[in-house]
Amino acid sequence: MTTLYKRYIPPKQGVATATPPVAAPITAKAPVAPVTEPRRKRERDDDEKAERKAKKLKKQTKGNGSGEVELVTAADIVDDGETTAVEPSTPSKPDHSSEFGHIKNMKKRRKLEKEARAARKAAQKSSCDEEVEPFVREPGKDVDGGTKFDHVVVRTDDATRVDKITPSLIAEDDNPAVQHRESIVERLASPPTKELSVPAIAPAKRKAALNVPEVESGVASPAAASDITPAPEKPRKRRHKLEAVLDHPKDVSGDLNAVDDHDEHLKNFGGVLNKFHSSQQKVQKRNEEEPETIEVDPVPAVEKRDLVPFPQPVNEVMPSFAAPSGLPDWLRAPITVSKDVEKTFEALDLPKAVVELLRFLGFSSALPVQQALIPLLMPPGTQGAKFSRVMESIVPDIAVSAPTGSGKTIAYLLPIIEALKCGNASPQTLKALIVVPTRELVAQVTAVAESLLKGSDLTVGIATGSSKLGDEQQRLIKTGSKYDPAHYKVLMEKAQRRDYPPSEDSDEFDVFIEEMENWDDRLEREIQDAIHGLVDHVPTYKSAVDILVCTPGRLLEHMSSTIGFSIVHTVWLVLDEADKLLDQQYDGFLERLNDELSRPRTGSEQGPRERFLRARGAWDARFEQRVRKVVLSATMTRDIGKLSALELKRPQMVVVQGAESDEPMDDVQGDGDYYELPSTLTEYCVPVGDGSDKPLHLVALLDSKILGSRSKQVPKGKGRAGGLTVARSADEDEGLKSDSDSNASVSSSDSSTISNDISSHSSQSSDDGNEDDNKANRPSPKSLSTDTRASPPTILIFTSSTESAERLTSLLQKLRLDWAEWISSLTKTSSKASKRSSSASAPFITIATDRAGRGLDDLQGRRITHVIQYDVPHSLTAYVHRVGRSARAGESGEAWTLYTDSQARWYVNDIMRAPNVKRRAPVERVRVDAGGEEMKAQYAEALDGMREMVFGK
Ligand SMILES: Nc1ncnc2c1ncn2[C@@H]1O[C@H](COP(=O)(O)OP(=O)(O)OP(=O)(O)O)[C@@H](O)[C@H]1O
Repeated sequence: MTTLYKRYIPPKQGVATATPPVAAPITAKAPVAPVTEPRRKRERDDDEKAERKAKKLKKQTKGNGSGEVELVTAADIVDDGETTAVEPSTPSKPDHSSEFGHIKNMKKRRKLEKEARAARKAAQKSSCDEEVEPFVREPGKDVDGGTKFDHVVVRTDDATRVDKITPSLIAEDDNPAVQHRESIVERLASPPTKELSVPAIAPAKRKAALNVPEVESGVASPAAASDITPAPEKPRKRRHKLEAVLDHPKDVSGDLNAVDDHDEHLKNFGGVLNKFHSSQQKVQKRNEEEPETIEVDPVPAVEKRDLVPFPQPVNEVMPSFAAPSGLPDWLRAPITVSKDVEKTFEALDLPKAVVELLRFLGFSSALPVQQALIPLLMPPGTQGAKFSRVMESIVPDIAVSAPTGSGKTIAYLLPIIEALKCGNASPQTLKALIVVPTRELVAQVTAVAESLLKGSDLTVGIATGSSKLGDEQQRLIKTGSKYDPAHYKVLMEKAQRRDYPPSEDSDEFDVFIEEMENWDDRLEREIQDAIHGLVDHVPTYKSAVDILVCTPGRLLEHMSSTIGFSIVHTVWLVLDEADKLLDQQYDGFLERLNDELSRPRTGSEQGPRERFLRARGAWDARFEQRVRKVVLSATMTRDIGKLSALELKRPQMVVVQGAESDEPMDDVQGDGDYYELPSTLTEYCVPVGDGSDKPLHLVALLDSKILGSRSKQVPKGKGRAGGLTVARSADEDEGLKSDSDSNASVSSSDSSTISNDISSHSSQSSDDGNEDDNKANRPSPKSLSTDTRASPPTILIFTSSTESAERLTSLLQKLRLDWAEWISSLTKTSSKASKRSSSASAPFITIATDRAGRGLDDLQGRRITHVIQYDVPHSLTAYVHRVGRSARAGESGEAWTLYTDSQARWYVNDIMRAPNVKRRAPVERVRVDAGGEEMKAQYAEALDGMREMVFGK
């Protein structure tokens, strides 16, 4: 006989693979056991016999009581007739008060009692149900001719449900064998579970799908079960009698007890069976209407491939990409201009008159920055312009980075002047604004602009802090008058209220207070002009200049207090030395400027054409001439954070790269700002020990290296500053310490070299074996000296402060009386370098501060041949601009820097070997002797004299 429900029999430990899976047949009670499955009996001990007896007794008693429902007690559950795996009971004291008191094993007894209580409870619950007829159905056969189920459990407690349990569900149970008995009791006591109606799937398939090995699940396939004879000695689990009901075949015959039991079951569970049948019919009907489908994940079609190797990527050499710098395109890919390219102004296709003018000024060929910038800035559509007329509204703002002395001033002034000449900007308005950081530069740029404006009616003005504001206002603003009685009346009323304020109680007092709060210099000026003008006439104010060159501070002053000063018509804005203007010290300047340039014009600020068109509603944004910005510097920052303050539109960067360089620009390291020094510049540095004798080192340097034979004869008894010692490259030094050490030895041992003869020094330098091959090509001090001495030396000495400059001027004049007439100072307090030079051929020495560091092109019309940094610069950019006062526009120049021991490390690392500075040749270190005791005594004497000057005797 094949059972529908296979009980789980755990495999023997450690022999799972050796022992084939055995489907243990589950039989009903012994009397109705199938022939094919001989019942196995075992000897019962006394306890069990007693238990059975008690159970029977109880059953009879209960059955008689209810008459309808057979009470299933825990005793039934532990009914014998099957082999059992119950653990051996331990002897315990019998409790005769309990119905299971005869069971010695306390644990077992309590369990039985518990089960009995549960069974009793279940029986009480179902007592109201109709009489249940037991039924027996043939396992494996269709319940109602429809779906075939592996196992059917008929509940006897409520007799309303039939659960169909498939092997899969059984397989999902973690340990069915262990919990089997408890589950029976639970089912009896628990509410009906959801009815399952999943069509049976072949157990073998299911197991494969669930990947549950048969051995472990203990559920054998029907086929397997039929083949395998159960081993009689296998331990069996005790079954519930209800299971026997289900497993009992209908056609069992031959065993009278079994038949009786069968009848009894039919009698007890007939109602349940009927309900089950009706339920199955319903399910079948529903399935016929809506055939249930099991959604199975589609198995992906297997792609058949030939056994060919997978295609491999071609091993190509990838192009190398520059690391993204994070800069915008216009900064990362600027327009680069090589210094090698030479072009005349004619080649730039400039108007003939312009070329003639430039030639007249002495400029025939355009410098590289001029070649690049002039076409970009020329008015679109005009001769020599890069952009056509139709591109007028999209022409870019320009940022320029070009070395010092590369000719940037003409590069921007020339096209601006050309644009203003042919432009249609309102007359008597300020059209171009050029902002530079110092008043010296204002004067210099103005001079260049005036030279380029020759023959034009355009005018240029200046605004610096060097003159009085009122005077400047007079020069910048042209005052007129017009008949306007209404406005005249308003002005007079205001003047009257100011001079004769209304009483505090009157209504006019509030108006008066408000007026006084808004009273400013411009209104005062207007009222004064109205009072002093014709009756019923009001003053008018127009710009007296077309181009204004100014410093930022004075510009702001005019914007806030000069009546008639307006930049709303400005179409060009140039910021020369832009990086300096972006500095913190000019904080707020650019914001004010940008706000003013972009604000809409008031009615009085509009020109007649604009007013006319606006009145007719025909004014178009296209008519607005926007400001075009040009920003320039030799040390132009690439810091986009700073540059954004300029509010450039469609910006384009122009970078001039020097030629004649040993190393290409690409070799300059760093992703940040980088600078280039003029290729005609030669740099030297002079260590001055602890700096206590620095003035003497300066005198020695000037005397022996720069002035040379021009240095006058020292009066008898006066010492002369030291001489030149061995010159060698700073890069040859091992370190700063050794450098200091060597300084002393060289200075002391080299007294024989003290000489004013440059030629003897030069020969000494060239004889120096330390010069390596790499430096063979660079100009030796001799050749440079020859170049720079072709014209009288014009020397610019930088100090750190105005006091330092003044002090040094006095000291030098005292130390070298023969130089006194050559020496002047250029500081904040001295408006211009004092003229001391007696003749054009005499040397010229100017002691200045950093205010001369930017833009200064000459000293009183003389090109600067030597720059001496008496005090080291405060930054690399300051150094670049200082040394750039020399070696301009292709001329040769020298830059000397004195540094003390304490400044040596910073100077060497940040200046001399700065990775982001491109220089033609390394800085050369030159030692000068500060002089002997005699010179030092003279120095002490000069200091005493200066002390007396300051503090008195
Ligand atoms: N085309 C030219 N040919 C020869 N010399 C020129 C030419 N253009 C300008 N120069 C001269 O070059 C010198 C430097 O010019 P400029 O002052 O414009 O330099 P810069 O680039 O503004 O320098 P810096 O950055 O130091 O201000 C000036 O003396 C000027 O006269």
